[in-house]
Amino acid sequence: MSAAASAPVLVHRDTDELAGATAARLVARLAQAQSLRGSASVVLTGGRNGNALLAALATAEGRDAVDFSRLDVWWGDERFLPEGDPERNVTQAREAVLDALPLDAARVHPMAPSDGTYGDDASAAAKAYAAELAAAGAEEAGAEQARPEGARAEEAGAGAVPAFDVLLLGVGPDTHVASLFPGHPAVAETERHVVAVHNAPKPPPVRISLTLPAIRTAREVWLLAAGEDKADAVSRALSGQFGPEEAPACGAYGTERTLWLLDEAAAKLP
Ligand SMILES: O=C1O[C@H](COP(=O)(O)O)[C@@H](O)[C@H](O)[C@H]1O
Repeated sequence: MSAAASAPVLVHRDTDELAGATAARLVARLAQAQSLRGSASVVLTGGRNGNALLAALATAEGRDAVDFSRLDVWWGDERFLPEGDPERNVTQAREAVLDALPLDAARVHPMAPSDGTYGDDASAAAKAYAAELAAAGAEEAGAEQARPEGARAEEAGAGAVPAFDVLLLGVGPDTHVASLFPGHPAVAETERHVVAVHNAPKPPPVRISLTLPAIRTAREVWLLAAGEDKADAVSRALSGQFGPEEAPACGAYGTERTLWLLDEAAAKLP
């Protein structure tokens, strides 16, 4: 059975309770990470459950326990659309809560839009995000200081993804996570940390996504699903009968902890 399929499952009464409890859990986890390491990092997900969680974070009790100026914010995937498009995950996250938080803008790392520096070249945008992650990973590992002058980052062992404290993933009705869809080449990627996704079955067709190897560098991976339309996906992913290529959620797990956070409707199938 995969690590994701054998992870603890916490069931909340409904979507609101799931969002509220997860926001409180996130605050506690990030505050703890900051007390241990000085800063914290979170990888956001788009979709209904991710946005409900962010909206709940706006009013979460104890929210001020987190020093938001020492929080790195990354995204697990993005819909490759123009800047400010209402369907972009970053636009929705900003509206839900980010614009109201005292974040350090330099620590907020959205994926590029389709009308930005890389134009409509989603592969170039994915590479750029991988490079941004690699730079942060190198900094975290202290590799930047150790690197001999003139040496390329990769030669100094840099290039790793940072060890995110919490990586959030909304689980789609087809078991997709981030923009890794069942049967798509991106879900089988073993080398790259970020890829362009073309012909996605859910609109928009072009997306950018972290890959499973990048997701698995996170200390904690939290899989979120609420609503009846997610029950089948949850049941498939937790059955232990499918691999990540058929049920991508099965391939998502953290180095320290993996949690399934559900509501009763999503948890209802055996
Ligand atoms: O398109 C996306 O969908 C998934 C799942 O969203 P949901 O609305 O079914 O909960 C989400 O995790 C992903 O970030 C997003 O781009």
